[in-house]
Amino acid sequence: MTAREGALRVLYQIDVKEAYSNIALNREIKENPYTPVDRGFLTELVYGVLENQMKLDYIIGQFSSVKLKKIHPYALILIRLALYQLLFLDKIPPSAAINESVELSKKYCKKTSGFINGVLRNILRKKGEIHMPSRADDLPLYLSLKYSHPLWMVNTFLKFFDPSFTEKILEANNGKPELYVRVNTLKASVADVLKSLEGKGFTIHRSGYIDEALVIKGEKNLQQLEELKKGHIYIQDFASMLIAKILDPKEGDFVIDVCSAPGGKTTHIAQLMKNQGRILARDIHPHKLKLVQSNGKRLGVNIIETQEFNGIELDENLLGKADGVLVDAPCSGLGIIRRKPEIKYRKTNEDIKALTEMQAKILSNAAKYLKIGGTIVYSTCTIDPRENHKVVETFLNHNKNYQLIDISKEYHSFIPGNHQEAMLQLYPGMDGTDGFFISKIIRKS
Ligand SMILES: C[S@@+](CC[C@H](N)C(=O)[O-])C[C@H]1O[C@@H](n2cnc3c(N)ncnc32)[C@H](O)[C@@H]1O
Repeated sequence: MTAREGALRVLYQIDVKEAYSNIALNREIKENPYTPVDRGFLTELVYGVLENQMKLDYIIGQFSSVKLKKIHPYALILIRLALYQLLFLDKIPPSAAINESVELSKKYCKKTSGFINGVLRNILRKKGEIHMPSRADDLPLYLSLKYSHPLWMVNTFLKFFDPSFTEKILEANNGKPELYVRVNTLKASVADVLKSLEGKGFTIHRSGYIDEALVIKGEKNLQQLEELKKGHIYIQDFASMLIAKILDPKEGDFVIDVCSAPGGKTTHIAQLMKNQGRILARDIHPHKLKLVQSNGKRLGVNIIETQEFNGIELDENLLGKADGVLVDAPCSGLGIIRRKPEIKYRKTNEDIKALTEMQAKILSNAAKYLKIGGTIVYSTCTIDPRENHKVVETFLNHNKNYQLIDISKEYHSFIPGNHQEAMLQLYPGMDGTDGFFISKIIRKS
């Protein structure tokens, strides 16, 4: 299997079967014996095409006699793959990029070889005639095609942020995310994990903000690592680690995590509680709760009880019972596009409107589970203020017995960057983290 064929198969899974990019790519790499070089090239091709898909399609549309929607799905992906190499990868000879797409078409979409060859050679010949919209004529369309984000998303960002910040976000969304792991201090010390990973040739730094957060430099596949299998580490972005730190649970607490799967934050909460107390980890999807259980087991946590429960329903049995509650709400994911570029092409503005209603309901129910003096964290991995500040502000306006805690003041020692607001909004790539929103509220009476 060549890297290009692997990329074709992964992109097909994402495009046609709606697979998640990280899962489809990991599966392809696990099931086929790629060399490290091929693995790197395969990853580059998959993410390169996904990140630039709208731009690639816009150009293909200018040179194809067939409408994009009518092109065989494999053929369209093969054209995108070759075009990405022609436009973005200097070191690849155009003939190699085109020839391998044509060759692969003979296996995956037989009758399209001539068409693929024709479109690609046409683009190669007339590269100078490619037309893109100008910034001055139409800023949203220019940004949308330059950074391959749907127009509605660019317009949403432009509504909330100024053009230069919007462009920074769009650019960051097509950038490479940092690779963080959390050391599971229930099973291993940070020093030991550092030593054993360095011994295996990894370049690792401490985050400088959170003891258990390590950042791994360079392209690395961690899936087969002993440290991961034994539960000494959990792959988790730094911003995601901030959530349990800000919830700040204590040993012996009763904590409810209402949207817990796959359990990254639940198991971090358990770690901070030193595996003492009780965590009720809920989710609407039973199959995902199995991941919470298996992650808990791997990490040596035994204080988590999982339970299928829809957060938009109120559980009368839990009213006033919890010391801490986490609502890591289902959201549009606009803060983690660098990790899952397919989010750009799947989410719609209507999705966001529906999500905000659900988020508000889940938060309002979950807050009722708090004891007086207990605290709740509401977090998301989006940068859309409608899903974030707006949800929390609306809640506070309707519930005067709850009060916002100023995160920037209380937890400044482990928040990178310069943040002044009570509710913390991190943007992708800006402070070396994903785009997360974190707010914390205390029940006063
Ligand atoms: C952002 S993810 C949670 C990630 C998790 N906290 C972690 O750190 O691993 C949101 C979760 O909410 C779940 N979910 C979606 N709708 C829900 C609902 N109505 N009630 C409870 N959980 C829901 C999803 O299945 C998903 O697992």
